[in-house]
Amino acid sequence: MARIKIDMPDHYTFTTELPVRISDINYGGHLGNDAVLSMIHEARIRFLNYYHYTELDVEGAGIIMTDSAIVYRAEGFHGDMIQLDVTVGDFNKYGCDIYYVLSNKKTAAEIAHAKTGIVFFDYEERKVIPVPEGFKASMEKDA
Ligand SMILES: CC(C)(COP(=O)(O)OP(=O)(O)OC[C@H]1O[C@@H](n2cnc3c(N)ncnc32)[C@H](O)[C@@H]1OP(=O)(O)O)[C@@H](O)C(=O)NCCC(=O)NCCSC(=O)c1ccc(O)cc1
Repeated sequence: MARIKIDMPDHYTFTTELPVRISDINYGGHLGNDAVLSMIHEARIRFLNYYHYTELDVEGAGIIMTDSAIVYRAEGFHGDMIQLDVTVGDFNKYGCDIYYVLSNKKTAAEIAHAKTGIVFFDYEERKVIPVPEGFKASMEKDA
C-alpha cells in the first residue's frame, strides 16, 4: 500500500498542549501510536469546547467519525510537551475533516500529522444529516 500523505492545511485555528505521560509510552520507550489517537481525541474535545460545542452537541447535532489517518514523523518521549494545532477543512454536504499537527513544543520537531473525517449524525434516528450552517459559519469565520 502507498505511504499515507495527508494534505495538511497551512493555517490552524486552535492550539493546545498535552504532556507525554508515562502511560503514553510503549515498550519501544517512545510515544505509542495508540496514545497519539487519544491525544487527538483530547485536542478535538478542547477545540469543540472553544467554540462552545461538545462531541454530542454541535448546534444540536451529533457527529460520528468516518475515518482517521495518522502519519508518525518523529518519536516523542516521556516528559515532552506536545503542542497540538487543530483546524477543520474539506467540507462536504454532511461533514468535514479535522486536521491535527503534533509538535514538540521545545524543539518544534513535528511528531505527527493526523486527520479525522466526521459526518453529522442524528443519534436518535441513526442517520447522517447535513452540516449545521452555524458550525460551518463559525469555522469559516476563523479560517
Ligand atoms: C458513517 C456512517 C454513519 C454512514 O452511514 P451510511 O448508512 O453508510 O450512510 P449512507 O450510505 O446511507 O449515506 C447517507 C448519506 O451520507 C453520505 N455519506 C456517507 N458516508 C459519508 C462520508 N464518509 N463522508 C461524507 N458523506 C458521507 C452519503 O453519500 C449519503 O449521501 P446522499 O446520497 O446525499 O444521501 C456509517 O458508515 C457508520 O455508522 N460508520 C461507522 C462509524 C463509527 O462507528 N465510527 C467510530 C465510532 S464513532 C467515534 O469514534 C466518534 C464519534 C464522535 C466523536 O466526536 C468522536 C469519536
